[in-house]
Amino acid sequence: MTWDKAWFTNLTPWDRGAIQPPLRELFESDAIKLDLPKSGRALVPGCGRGYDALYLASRGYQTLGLDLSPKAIALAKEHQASQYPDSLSYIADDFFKFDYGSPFDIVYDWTFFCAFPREMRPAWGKRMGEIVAPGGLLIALAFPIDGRDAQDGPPFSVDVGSYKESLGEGWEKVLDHEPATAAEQIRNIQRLVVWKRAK
Ligand SMILES: C[S@@+](CC[C@H](N)C(=O)[O-])C[C@H]1O[C@@H](n2cnc3c(N)ncnc32)[C@H](O)[C@@H]1O
Repeated sequence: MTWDKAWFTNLTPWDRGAIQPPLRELFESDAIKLDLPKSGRALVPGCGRGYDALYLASRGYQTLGLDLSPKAIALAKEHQASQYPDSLSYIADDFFKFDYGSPFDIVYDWTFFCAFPREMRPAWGKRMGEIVAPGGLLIALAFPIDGRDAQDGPPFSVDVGSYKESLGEGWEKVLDHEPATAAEQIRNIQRLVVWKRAK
């Protein structure tokens, strides 16, 4: 099934109806000491209904939510019609091909990396290297860290190392955190990790 068809037929088990609490934890918990940019450009690739994009826009980032599925983007716009801030925009396009114009200070990956089979991971890493600004952050809520067979997905099983391996050189891991706020049923299979791109 294509991604668009999944959104059309409402076969979207990953859609939890809200942002994942660990993203909020990163920005709002005093327990995490990480220097986050106060403003700038943010991207949520594979944004789905856009809960995370809306959250980042509400924190003051000029935010783009991008998804390959036109239906997902239509749902994101519809869902947020009453609270759509000027700082938020959406586009239906391909993460690997879209011309973003200028790089991002923050890119947030939740259930995007795990949507791709292993052979596509180097392309994901190369693209991140092109679109995250020097000194910018890639925030990943790594999931599902469950040790399943490599061919079994999506979601394809990940570990923190698989993100690093795909990113290659030029990134520093600045946070590797076990979220205190993760939903109970997935608490043991996710980790909040932030990489900073070298200047
Ligand atoms: C597992 S879903 C996660 C959606 C969203 N992050 C959420 O949690 O609700 C993966 C999303 O990535 C999108 N996607 C897949 N390949 C893509 C690509 N090449 N460019 C942009 N989006 C893509 C799909 O349409 C789908 O909405």
